[in-house]
Amino acid sequence: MSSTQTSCFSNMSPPSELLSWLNAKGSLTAMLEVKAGQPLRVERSFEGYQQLSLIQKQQLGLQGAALNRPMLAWVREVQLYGNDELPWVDAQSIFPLSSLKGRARRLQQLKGTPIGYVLFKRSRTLPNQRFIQQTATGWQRQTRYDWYGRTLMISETFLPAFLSSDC
Ligand SMILES: C=C(O[C@@H]1C=C(C(=O)O)C=C[C@H]1O)C(=O)O
Repeated sequence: MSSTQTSCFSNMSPPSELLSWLNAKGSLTAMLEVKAGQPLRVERSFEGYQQLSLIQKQQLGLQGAALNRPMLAWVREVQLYGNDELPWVDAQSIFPLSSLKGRARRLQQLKGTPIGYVLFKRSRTLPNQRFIQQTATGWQRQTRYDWYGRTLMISETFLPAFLSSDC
């Protein structure tokens, strides 16, 4: 599967040490585990159904009348820990219900398993569109993935502990 990726930035530039992380094509989980030298620890702060906001629907690529219709999705919010007592990444994943068919249903039963283990199991990269911006808690990448025809949106914010980790 050829991987196409487009990245665009807000009007600031990220620190150079973050660029390769913000632009990484493959699994962030895999990269974080190499950096940590151990499996990633995933702490869930929320997991369940949510009505999407207009902005979330736009981020998923919806247009026209679809933007005015209510849309329910499965949302997962986690903190990712490398080898620190503080989390390295805050992540939110949005799965429209239409994307949770077939083998994608397992994305609702992950518990502490990183999504990356499932998402990148069969291919090292996935077609995606990415937007990078600075937020109050850190530099964030928002990636809309095409996972075998299913659309899902994953936002990852790199927290201060990630930048200060020396490994
Ligand atoms: C999407 C990936 O999975 C990572 C794991 C996540 C989770 O378990 O909720 C969320 C975001 C990612 O940083 C990845 O490895 O690229």
